[in-house]
Amino acid sequence: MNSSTKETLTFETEVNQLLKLMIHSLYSNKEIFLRELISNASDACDKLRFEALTDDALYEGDDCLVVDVEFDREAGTLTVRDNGIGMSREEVIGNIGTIAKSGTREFFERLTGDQAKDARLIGQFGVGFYSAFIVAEHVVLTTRRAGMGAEHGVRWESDGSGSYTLETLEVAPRGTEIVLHLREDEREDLLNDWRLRSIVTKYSDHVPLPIRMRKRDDDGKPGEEWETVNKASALWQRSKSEISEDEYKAFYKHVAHDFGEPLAWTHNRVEGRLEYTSLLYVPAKAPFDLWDRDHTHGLKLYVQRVFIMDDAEHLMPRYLRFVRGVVDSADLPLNVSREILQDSRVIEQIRAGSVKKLLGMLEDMAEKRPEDYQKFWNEFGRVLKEGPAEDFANRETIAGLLRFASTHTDTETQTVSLHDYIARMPEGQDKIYYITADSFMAAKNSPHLELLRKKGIEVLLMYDRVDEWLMGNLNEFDGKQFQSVAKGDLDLGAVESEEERKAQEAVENEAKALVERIKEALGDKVESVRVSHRLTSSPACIVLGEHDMALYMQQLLKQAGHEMQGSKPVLEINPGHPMVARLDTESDETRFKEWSMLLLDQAVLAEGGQLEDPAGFVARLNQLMLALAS
Ligand SMILES: Nc1ncnc2c1ncn2[C@@H]1O[C@H](COP(=O)(O)OP(=O)(O)OP(=O)(O)O)[C@@H](O)[C@H]1O
Repeated sequence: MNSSTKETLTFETEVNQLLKLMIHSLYSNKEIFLRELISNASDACDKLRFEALTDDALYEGDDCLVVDVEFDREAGTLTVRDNGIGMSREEVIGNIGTIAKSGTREFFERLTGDQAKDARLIGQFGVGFYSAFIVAEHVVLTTRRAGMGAEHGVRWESDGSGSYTLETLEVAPRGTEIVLHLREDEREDLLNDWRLRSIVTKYSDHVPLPIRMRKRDDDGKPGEEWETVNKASALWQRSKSEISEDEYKAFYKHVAHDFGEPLAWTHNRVEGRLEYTSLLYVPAKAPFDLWDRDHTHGLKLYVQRVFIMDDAEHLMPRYLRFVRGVVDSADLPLNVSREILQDSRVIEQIRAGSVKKLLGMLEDMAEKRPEDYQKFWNEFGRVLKEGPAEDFANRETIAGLLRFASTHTDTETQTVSLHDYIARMPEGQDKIYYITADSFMAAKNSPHLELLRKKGIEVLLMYDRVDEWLMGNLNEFDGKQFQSVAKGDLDLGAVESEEERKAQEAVENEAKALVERIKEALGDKVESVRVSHRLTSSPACIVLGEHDMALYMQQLLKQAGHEMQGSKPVLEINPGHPMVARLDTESDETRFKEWSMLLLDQAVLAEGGQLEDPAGFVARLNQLMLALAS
């Protein structure tokens, strides 16, 4: 190897931070470094196999892909070597000196300094290659990209503190070799044949690629021959009964690049017209990039055990983007491209089948393991709520999986299913009532709930951003229509007696003149004014049109620069409220107008809307308080 052009580069600040943290937090779990390096090596082999499908020359005559692990006690080194795709100089710089990951900033913000918590966060974030520094004081990575000449070899070296060196040199073998110079105190423990073999089988048994170590003679001296240490079979191709829970879990960690355990999985072989195997996992924790629209790392697609690609959008709809795992098809051509996948009938059917399996698994979990389902919901519920809009065919099933907060529990945790709600509906109720707001408190304390609370009618309290969108796409469930209690007429159907209706009419007739007066005073600020049916203790509230967007959402969209032309609100008044009764007796027209404005403005505020003239509101309020004080 002839070396040339050696340069020193500095790590991104984040890398430095991450390294320090990682060494500190993950030390108690240090052996995972080997799993991470083997995972990367196996991914690199997968990539080569895929690229070689269209360019056989990339194999350079050697298509037997392996990962070798060896150690040298005298030198104090441990080496992981693969003959996969390798990296060019640019790739090394791009992949190894930076954290090209979304959610990085958020990740650092969430660190707490508490070792156990941080270790979990770091695990979720994924440490990959850097985990080498948990046990090594110096790391040398030597690599050559498949298909490039030997002179394009690259060597990356670092002691993990601030900088690394990079040089171009001649490297004959294709692939990547990582030599860890272990810290003095790690050598005794890790430079041990038996110990390394047991780590490999513990974490990487299921990697579908031979992981080899040198054969040793009776004295423990390494020879020239290699032997495969792991099972090296594609786990998903084995029959379910032969796979233990631990194996499923270990495989999850490998495919999902996750330190944590999966919450649930479903493993299926489909035979018949279409032949494929799927192994789908639901993680226990949401990844950092769950909200990133471009995030990949969904399911891995294999064709007859050959890795084809990491694919997020074709095999799972976006609302199930948290699903991890493998789909292996026997019906796709090996040279399948993204373009072909886009309108492949086979993919469409696999996707439909996998979605069904997954939703079925979630239903099952909800029924048999409600505590786990609650965990799932807390992590991924907001994503699942995108479902009804995206997946028309499974709308009812998804709706059955939704969980909400409601006036039944009056707590923020979303535990109420639509089935629960319907089961509790009193006789005569034929609608599912809900309210959307921008926070749980705003929903819970909304004046729109007053009458319903009094009558003991449950209302779903929705406060996630996505809820307005969800409800725009969900009209009914189990034959029952949804109705927002803050929009349109509140129709209580048979829950209301004839007497109550009559009494309401009488109140309306009595307040006619007052309603007219207020309407006049407010002019074009409102669509109309009417007597409320839903208030018991508040003086007034705003009601939107059946199809209008909630005020807080209108506000949000306005802030984001959208032109909003929402219709004007309807002001509903409660003639039984002392303040409204007092207003009725006000003879001074100017005062009457000011009070009416106050009534409208406070109702807008209670609804999460913003006032057009906040200073005017404050001035009016102050005047009123002064008047009361004098
Ligand atoms: N043995 C290897 N051969 C080829 N490329 C590699 C190898 N090891 C790492 N890389 C490249 O470096 C990148 C970064 O690796 P790293 O392990 O830090 O993160 P990752 O594997 O992308 O994600 P994760 O954190 O989920 O493990 C990889 O995506 C890959 O492109």
